[in-house]
Amino acid sequence: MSAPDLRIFILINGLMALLMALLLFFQARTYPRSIRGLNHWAIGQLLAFFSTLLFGLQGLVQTLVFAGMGNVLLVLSGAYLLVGTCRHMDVALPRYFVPAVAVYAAVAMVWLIAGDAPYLYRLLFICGTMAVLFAAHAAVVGEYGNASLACRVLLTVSVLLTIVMLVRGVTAWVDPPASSIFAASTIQVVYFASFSFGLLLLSIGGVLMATERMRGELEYLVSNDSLTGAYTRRALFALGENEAARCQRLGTEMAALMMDLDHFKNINDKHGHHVGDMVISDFVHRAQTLLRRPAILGRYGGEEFVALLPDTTREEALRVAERIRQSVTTDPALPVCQVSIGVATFNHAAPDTLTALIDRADTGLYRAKQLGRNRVEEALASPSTHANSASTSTSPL
Ligand SMILES: Nc1nc2c(ncn2[C@@H]2O[C@H](COP(=O)(O)OP(=O)(O)OP(=O)(O)O)[C@@H](O)[C@H]2O)c(=O)[nH]1
Repeated sequence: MSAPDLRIFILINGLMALLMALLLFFQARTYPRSIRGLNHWAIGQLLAFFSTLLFGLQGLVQTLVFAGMGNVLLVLSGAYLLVGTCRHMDVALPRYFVPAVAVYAAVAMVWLIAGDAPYLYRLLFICGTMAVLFAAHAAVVGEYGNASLACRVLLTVSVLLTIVMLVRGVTAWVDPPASSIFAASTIQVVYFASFSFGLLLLSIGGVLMATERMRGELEYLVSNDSLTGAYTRRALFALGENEAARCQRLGTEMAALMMDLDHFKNINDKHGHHVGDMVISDFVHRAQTLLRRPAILGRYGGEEFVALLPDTTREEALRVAERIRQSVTTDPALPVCQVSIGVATFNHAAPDTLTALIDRADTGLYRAKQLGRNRVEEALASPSTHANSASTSTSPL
């Protein structure tokens, strides 16, 4: 069987790198700016493509051009892929990282080629340098990545590429290769195949990671209120139904707090809508810090919020509500805004629904407003009207 033509093989892999670069550039243009790293991954693939073009010119141009520039571009492609991953994961790299890598690779190449060093030394240089870059890549993904499929792909491929480079370096040292990168030997074919395939998989991992991040951001936008970060009404009910079913199954208690900022219209009128927005955000932030997992805080209406407290007794719920009522803003730039809270707990005596629970908390809130605001009022557990709702109240101190 004749040995495969490595020149064609390398050029085909270069074309695949070009296609990946175009895909990544396209993603970078269409995805939100918050999804970072795509441009750097694309540049990494583009540089890999140009390096294959230069390698393909062996025999047609001087060694300094095809081997020197080709290898420098290859090292830079590894550096850009690492920068892309660091940017995507918000890991800081020195600003001079890429220029430093470029200078290092260029000096090494000029030195090796001007000194007429054999191909073995260029190969050892590339294997060593790329092994370090891929190992750094694996370290970043391992340290800062999550358990998603994309991160696992990226980590596995980075580790495998590090191993490929190290193995190729060691085998080249033990059994020095012929003078040309295109002199086909089994080990050289395996090395090219795994390196090119690995580089491609790295970018696929990047694409997957960006897509996962995009999905996460969309999910957040759908389920979280943009002003406060609290759950939207839809998400509140979806999550709440699950917790309610779990509590009903286990026979544990569950409470709902319906909270409404007092005289909020006056704050808007007096200080402006922008300050009103900040007051709402500040309130949610304070409430979040007073709630413990697995509590669910959602925005029910304009300045009306619901907190669902699974596995929480009536007494605990009243205590939490009172702490929220008593907490005041720590921001001196914001006007003080008080809150009225209605509290209700699950009625285990009769089948209850989440909607019924929230309705009863609303009844408590109605009463709190009626009784002068800035207070916590509890609704009775039975399906109620405003008239029969209150059993306990906590007045302002
Ligand atoms: N700044 C700001 N204002 C909002 C937002 N959502 C609702 N509001 C305002 O909140 C105010 C609610 O007014 P009302 O329903 O009369 O209630 P209130 O003034 O708080 O009076 P009580 O609830 O009876 O104590 C309205 O003026 C809404 O425009 C928001 O996201 N930002």
